[in-house]
Amino acid sequence: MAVSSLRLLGQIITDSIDIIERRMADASLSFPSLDEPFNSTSKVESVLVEPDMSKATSHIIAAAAQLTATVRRPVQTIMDDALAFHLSWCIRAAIDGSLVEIVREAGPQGIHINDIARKNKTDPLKVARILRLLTNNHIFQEISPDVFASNRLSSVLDSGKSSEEVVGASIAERHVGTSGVAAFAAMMSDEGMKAAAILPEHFLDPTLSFSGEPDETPFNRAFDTKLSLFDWYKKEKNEAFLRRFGLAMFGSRKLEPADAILTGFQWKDLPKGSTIVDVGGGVGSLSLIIAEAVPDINIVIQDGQLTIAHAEEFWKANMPSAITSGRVQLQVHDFFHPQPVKDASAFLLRSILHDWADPYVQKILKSLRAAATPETKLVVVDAIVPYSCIAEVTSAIPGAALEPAPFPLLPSLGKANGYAYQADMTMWAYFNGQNRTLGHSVALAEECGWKIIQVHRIPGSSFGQIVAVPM
Ligand SMILES: C[S@@+](CC[C@H](N)C(=O)[O-])C[C@H]1O[C@@H](n2cnc3c(N)ncnc32)[C@H](O)[C@@H]1O
Repeated sequence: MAVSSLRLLGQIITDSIDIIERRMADASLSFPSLDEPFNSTSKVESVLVEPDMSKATSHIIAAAAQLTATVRRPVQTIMDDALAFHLSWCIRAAIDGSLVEIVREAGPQGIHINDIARKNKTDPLKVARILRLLTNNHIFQEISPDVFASNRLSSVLDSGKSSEEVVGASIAERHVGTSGVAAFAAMMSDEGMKAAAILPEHFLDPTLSFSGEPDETPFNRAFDTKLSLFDWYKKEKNEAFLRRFGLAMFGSRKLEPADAILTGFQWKDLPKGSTIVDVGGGVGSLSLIIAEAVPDINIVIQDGQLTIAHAEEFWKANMPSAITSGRVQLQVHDFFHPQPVKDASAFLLRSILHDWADPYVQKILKSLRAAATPETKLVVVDAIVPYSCIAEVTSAIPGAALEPAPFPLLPSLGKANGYAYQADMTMWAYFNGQNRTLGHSVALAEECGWKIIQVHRIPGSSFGQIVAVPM
């Protein structure tokens, strides 16, 4: 008798748990409990992003989700998914309402909803409803009726500040000096969720459906503005949103291991004294990692005027010597204009191309190609959208092929790679941009004179690195 898919999926889970438990035993470690706060610097967290551990956890995530989709009554699954937006806004309510900090301060014995509500001046019954929905999704725990405590998932949203400091703080100020994860989550469930709510109308509109313009997006409709998201951010009244966006980009680094940018493309192999240009580098949070790890290269961080002003603060706080020595330069530059740096060893584009539709990406890539030397490398860091079927279109490129997923998992590994698809939709809602499949990126790069020569898939990361050279 054929083995049922339920049993095959269950077997994938138990086999993966065996792999994890063996590694934990070898390292004399215990798997982190969901009840304990997340500690990004603990040994066990670094073990969990080792390639074999990443693979095992991805298989568990993919198999558990597929098992759930298989066993659950379909109407219940569909309605649960259709109502998933409540999880999104409850996460933002927990952040902006300082529930995360108030609950953490109470310690493992937890805190009653009346005491929470007294501190943030909200309705205790609504506090309970928000926390209970989150708890039901493993974010926070309900210790006894109406008494809540932190856990592993709620702790990643924690600013680490006192509740007095964050209650009533602005949507940006509360995140200053934090990991930025909460800023990233709040932005997604604020601008992101509001814009995404309009996606179906945008998709079905006979004109807008074909638009790649950054000012004809679901965001424009949701926020009743003719400005593109970045131009909207530049308005004085939206400064807190822009500031939160910068902090969110810093937080997006947590979607990958801290040194992910160093584990794919080898910046240290560039000739000494080389210049890297971080195009649309934001405040330069990624460049900071490279600057710290590779002391003998120079970095030019380019972005819009306001962001570069924020970048000056960021570098003053994190590595002032890099600015005073001139090793790191902050440069106001519009990447749709000709690239001023003509001798770059590498152009880095992280989370840039996904902001734009193909005609705009072509402008960016062609301008970089015009400024490239024959040795210049183009390093694109973005989520690579896996095909949901087996694809051989890009198999000749080193690193491109995905490791085959065990049957009956989706070749894309389903929920384990959920971020690539969700971020893709967010890019559409914000900018008419998109995350791309590798086949799409290869075609686009070639139209602009770049040949993709290597793909780095970073274990434990939601992003891939695509390396290209001038054709
Ligand atoms: C998604 S963020 C990525 C920031 C950074 N690369 C990172 O990964 O943290 C996109 C960046 O592109 C910048 N940007 C948008 N339009 C630009 C333009 N025309 N020229 C230069 N930078 C631009 C934005 O200000 C923003 O900092």
